[in-house]
Amino acid sequence: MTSTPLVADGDRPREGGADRAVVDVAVGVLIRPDGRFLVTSRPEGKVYAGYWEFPGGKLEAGETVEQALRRELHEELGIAIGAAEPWKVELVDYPHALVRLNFCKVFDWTGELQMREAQSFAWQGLPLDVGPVLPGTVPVLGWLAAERGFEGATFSVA
Ligand SMILES: Nc1nc2c([nH]c(=O)n2[C@H]2C[C@H](O)[C@@H](COP(=O)(O)OP(=O)(O)OP(=O)(O)O)O2)c(=O)[nH]1
Repeated sequence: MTSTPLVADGDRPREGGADRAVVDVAVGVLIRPDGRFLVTSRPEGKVYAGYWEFPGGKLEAGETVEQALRRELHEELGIAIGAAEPWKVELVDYPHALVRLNFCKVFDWTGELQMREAQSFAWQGLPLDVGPVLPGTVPVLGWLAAERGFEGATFSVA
């Protein structure tokens, strides 16, 4: 893709455009006891359809990140999560939106995974063996790599 994710300079207007509101997104990094983590593919009809990401979605009015994550993972995957541990926040300036990704780690959930939006899922280690990866998702792989002392490419298809 030609879009370059970047850390936006505050809420500055984009070239030729009006001010863009920041869209908050809650994203869950579900980690199993064996260390593998869950990635899902974006459903048809959404921007970046078919790209792999961590599950989550936009906050609705009045929601906290944790509330939104609990709702989204129930809606999309049919699971009930326990505590969501705030981890990293990343601002990404896409052509379609300026998004603030609020990544949380989740170690506890109940229920069997159901792909309620006909997405695909994969439990992955590093490097990923699925792709392409959403631009705003790539840094997460680097953070996981740093925590795990993993060196080398974290994915093969961007
Ligand atoms: N869920 C998720 N979204 C991500 C990741 N990385 C990344 O750049 N994004 C971006 C893509 C989208 O611009 C935005 C999430 O919006 P979305 O369209 O998936 O949210 P949603 O499920 O609430 O969508 P909708 O109901 O409006 O269709 O965040 C990621 O790892 N996970």
